[in-house]
Amino acid sequence: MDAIVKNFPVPAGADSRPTQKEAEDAVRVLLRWAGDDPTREGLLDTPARVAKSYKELFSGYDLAPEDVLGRTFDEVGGYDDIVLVKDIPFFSHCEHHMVPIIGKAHVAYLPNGRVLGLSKIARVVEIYGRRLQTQETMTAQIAKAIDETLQPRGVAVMIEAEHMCMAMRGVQKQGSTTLTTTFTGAFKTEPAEQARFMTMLRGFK
Ligand SMILES: Nc1nc2c(ncn2[C@@H]2O[C@H](COP(=O)(O)OP(=O)(O)OP(=O)(O)O)[C@@H](O)[C@H]2O)c(=O)[nH]1
Ligand SMILES: [Zn+2]
Repeated sequence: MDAIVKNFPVPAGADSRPTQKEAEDAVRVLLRWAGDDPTREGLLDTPARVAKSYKELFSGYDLAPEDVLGRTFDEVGGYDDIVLVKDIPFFSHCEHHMVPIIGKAHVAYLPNGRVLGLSKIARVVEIYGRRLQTQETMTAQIAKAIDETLQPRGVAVMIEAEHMCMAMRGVQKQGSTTLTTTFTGAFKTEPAEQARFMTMLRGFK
């Protein structure tokens, strides 16, 4: 609950999580809305499964990036060049339609004496991915979390993703990719650093 309050200063919501029973009732309503019969045998356990699945798909609301990024290492032999973790796969859900966003995140930073455990970068992507999102917000949030906790010389985040709300419904364009970037510090102020990030990203496929 602390993590929810810290990241989402929205009192209505944080304090008013429905009960499991309320969540299951809501799924039954949506099943009827879709045109099916929640009392038929095949759907009897579905509300409980959906509630359980939501716990997993939206587990990012219960986690705080600061907790994950707290552990850093400073014995790196003077290494101060780009650290890039690319092709971090993620699934998120768009906040407009609650259908999947499927993509990859590429995250780089320029250390300032301290480095992060590499897995922690992927964990931050997970935390923000497992919330309702827009791609722009998620990109900015990952960059901000690393920038504020690690205070590196710069952070670069690129996300490439396909939005199922554009593929399965609505405009129905399958296979289009949306790219978003956020740069901080030297990646923002020095075009050469930004260019190096792009080269590392695209150069070794
Ligand atoms: N900027 C941005 N837009 C998104 C993202 N995910 C979904 N969208 C868009 O959110 C918009 C919502 O538009 P609305 O007109 O309010 O909703 P809609 O009638 O369902 O729109 P259509 O998808 O065009 O049918 C759509 O254009 C989606 O493509 C995202 O991550 N970032
Ligand atoms: Zn959408």
